Amino acid sequence: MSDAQAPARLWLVGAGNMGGAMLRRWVASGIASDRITVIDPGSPAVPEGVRVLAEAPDGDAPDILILAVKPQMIDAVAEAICSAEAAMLVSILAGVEVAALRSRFAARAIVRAMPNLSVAIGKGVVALHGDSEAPALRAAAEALMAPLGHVEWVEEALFDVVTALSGSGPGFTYRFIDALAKGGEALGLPTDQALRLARATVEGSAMLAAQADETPAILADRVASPGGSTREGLNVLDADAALVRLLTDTLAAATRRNAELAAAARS
Ligand SMILES: NC(=O)c1ccc[n+]([C@@H]2O[C@H](COP(=O)([O-])OP(=O)(O)OC[C@H]3O[C@@H](n4cnc5c(N)ncnc54)[C@H](O)[C@@H]3O)[C@@H](O)[C@H]2O)c1
Ligand code: PRO
Repeated sequence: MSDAQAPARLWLVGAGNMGGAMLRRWVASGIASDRITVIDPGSPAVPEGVRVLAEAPDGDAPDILILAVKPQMIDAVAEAICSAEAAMLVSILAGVEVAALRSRFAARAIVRAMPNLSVAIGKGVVALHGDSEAPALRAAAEALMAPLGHVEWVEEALFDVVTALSGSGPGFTYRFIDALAKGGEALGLPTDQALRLARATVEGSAMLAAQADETPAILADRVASPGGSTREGLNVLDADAALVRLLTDTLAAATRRNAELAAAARS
C-alpha cells in the first residue's frame, strides 16, 4: 500500500505472534510507522517509530482499529477501548462472529479477517467478511490487507473452516515438513541434512504448485515415473484415502474448536 492510501491512524490491539507479523509487514510495505499505535500491556518489540501503549488513551479512537488479542480477551478489550469514532474495526479473533463484535463495539463498519502466519513475508492468506457492503469500506479493507498476501471475501458460515484451512494451515504444513525430515532421518539421513532437504523440497513444491496451470493431483502424477518409486510412496498416502482422511479429521477438529470459541463469544 502506498503511504497516500494508508489510513490516517491505525491502532493494533495485541501485537503477539500474528498482530506482530502483520505489523512488521505493514511497515515494510510502506505504512508510515508514526501512524500506528500498538496497544499491548506485554511491551512487544515493534518496528522503529511505532508507538506502544499499555492501555488505550481515554476518549480517543483511530480510523482503523485492529483487534489481535486472544478471543477470550474480547470483553476486557471492549471495556478498555472506545471504538465509537473508528471508521472500521478489523478483528482477527478466531471464531468470534461479526454479531458478537457488533454487540460490543461501536465502529461504523466491522470486518472479520483471518490471516495466516505467512503474512510476515507478504505471502499470507487473508479471508475477509464484513457487515457493510459499502464499496469504499470494502476497498479500504482490501487495501489494508493487500500487502499481506492473497485476499478473499468469504461468507461468514464458512469462516470457521476457512480458519482451520488457511489460518491454521501453516501449522499443519510445518508439521508435514517436520515429519518429512523425521522420515528421512529414520531411514538414515543426518538430522540437519534431512531438515534442510525437507524445507527446500516443500519450498520448491509450493512455489511450483502456486505457478502451475495443473492441479496438485496432476503434478503428483508427474513426479511418479511409471513403474518407479514415487508411486510406491503415493500408494501409502492414498491407501483408503489415508492422507485425505487424516487432513479432513485435522480440519474438522480445528473447525470444531473455532465453533466453540464462536459460541463462547455469543454469550
Ligand atoms: N497465530 C496465528 O497464526 C493466528 C492466525 C490467525 C488469527 N489469529 C488470531 O490472532 C489472535 C492473537 O493470536 P496470537 O497467536 O498472535 O496470540 P499471542 O498470544 O501471540 O498474542 C496476543 C497478544 O495480545 C496481548 N494482550 C493480552 N491482553 C491484552 C489486552 N488486554 N490488550 C491488548 N493486548 C493484549 C499479549 O500481550 C500478546 O502480545 C487470536 O485471536 C487468534 O485467533 C492467530
Ligand atoms: N491460529 C489461531 C488459533 O490457533 C487461529 C488460526 C491460527 O486459534
